[in-house]
Amino acid sequence: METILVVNAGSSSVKFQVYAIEGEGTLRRHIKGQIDGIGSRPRLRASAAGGDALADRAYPIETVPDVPAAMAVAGAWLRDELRVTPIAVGHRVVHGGPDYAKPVLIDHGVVSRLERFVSLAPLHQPHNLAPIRSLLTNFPALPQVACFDTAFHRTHDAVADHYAIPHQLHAEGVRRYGFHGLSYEYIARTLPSVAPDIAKGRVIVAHLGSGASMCALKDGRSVESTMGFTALDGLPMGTRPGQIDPGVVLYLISEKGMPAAKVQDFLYRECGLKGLSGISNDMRELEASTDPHARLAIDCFVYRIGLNAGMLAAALQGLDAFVFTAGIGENSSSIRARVASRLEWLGAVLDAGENARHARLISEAGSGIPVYVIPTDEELMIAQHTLALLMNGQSHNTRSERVS
Ligand SMILES: Nc1ncnc2c1ncn2[C@@H]1O[C@H](COP(=O)(O)OP(=O)(O)O)[C@@H](O)[C@H]1O
Ligand SMILES: CC(=O)OP(=O)(O)O
Ligand SMILES: [Mg+2]
Repeated sequence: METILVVNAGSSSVKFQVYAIEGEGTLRRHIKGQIDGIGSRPRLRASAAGGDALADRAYPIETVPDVPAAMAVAGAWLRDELRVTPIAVGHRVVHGGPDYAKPVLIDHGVVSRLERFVSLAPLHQPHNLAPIRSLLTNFPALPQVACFDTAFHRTHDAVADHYAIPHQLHAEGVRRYGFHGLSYEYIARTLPSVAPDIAKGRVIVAHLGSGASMCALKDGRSVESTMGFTALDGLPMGTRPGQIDPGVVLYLISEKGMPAAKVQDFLYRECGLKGLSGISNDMRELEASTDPHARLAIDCFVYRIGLNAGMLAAALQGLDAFVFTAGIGENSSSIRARVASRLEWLGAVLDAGENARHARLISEAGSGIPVYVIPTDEELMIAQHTLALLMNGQSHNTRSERVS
């Protein structure tokens, strides 16, 4: 059986899937797994295509302290226990910069170009590139494909892409890229079957995971995102502050004497839910806590999602539907209920029962706009792009894929 391995290193998780390539270039999911809870309670879970569990192992935080350690555990499990020997590997690469508007076959030149963006995505890019480099060295003939979080947002108008700074910096690449694009691409491709009447309309998608952002979709294309030049902007996240007055950064430098590396570490690793709560970056732990700081962290998260929904509704000049996705958006009915109550002015009214059972459509029949929960599948997008590049030397998705 010929397979494609897909690797998706996020800020609190390493997700992977193995797809069998069937006749006429269709894909069938073979294995799906992840190590999540990195930084809190690391746990490897994986299942076979039919849903049978293949692994469920908890690790002490000292054994899997970070993303590279999780990557090593997942790699060893796939290689040594499952004997996975793919004919190609597709990778999520968070930052594609100004040059990459679509997935690309990887060679040494591509890797060097992507290394320039390590400082713009320090929680992700090094961990996205490390396995690519290692495979290039050890298996130089193995095709590898890089799929970018930034690519889906390249349809933004110039006004959405520009910061109000001198043009030279924009020309150099200082732009509002937006991230989580593979997730939004999956939602955009799924909407026509889930909700054909609104798929061409104005939709806000809230990707609420360890990293969190929101995207304004119009006719299935990204027109605006809450993230920008880096994945620091927008919503508060597990360990990132989201939107922050640049004056705070200047204060850290001039008044607290922080060198650039310390500021970077602070903004990427010490803020967000973790900084606000002083307890954890993991929403599950905050929801289980009675500490007032945990409550404040959740309050700020919900409040900012509401504010950003207003901004994106303005970008879209109205709203036809709202979609929740990613770890928190798919699993926390209480966060969804609290966010939805901040969207009432936009017409959203949840059905409490449907929300509690994580239904696909969670709004009431009489709601002014439908509200959906759509589990994302960044790995499927990566597998499709990888297969398309393998077969045609270019990435497109007109082929009908069958995925179980
Ligand atoms: N049942 C749940 N209830 C609340 N939050 C959850 C639940 N399951 C997962 N999460 C949260 O989802 C987040 C991780 O989401 P995920 O999309 O996997 O992140 P990433 O890909 O950025 O690592 C964590 O904050 C985790 O606590
Ligand atoms: C870009 C980003 O924040 O990704 P993740 O949510 O997977 O950490
Ligand atoms: Mg993620």
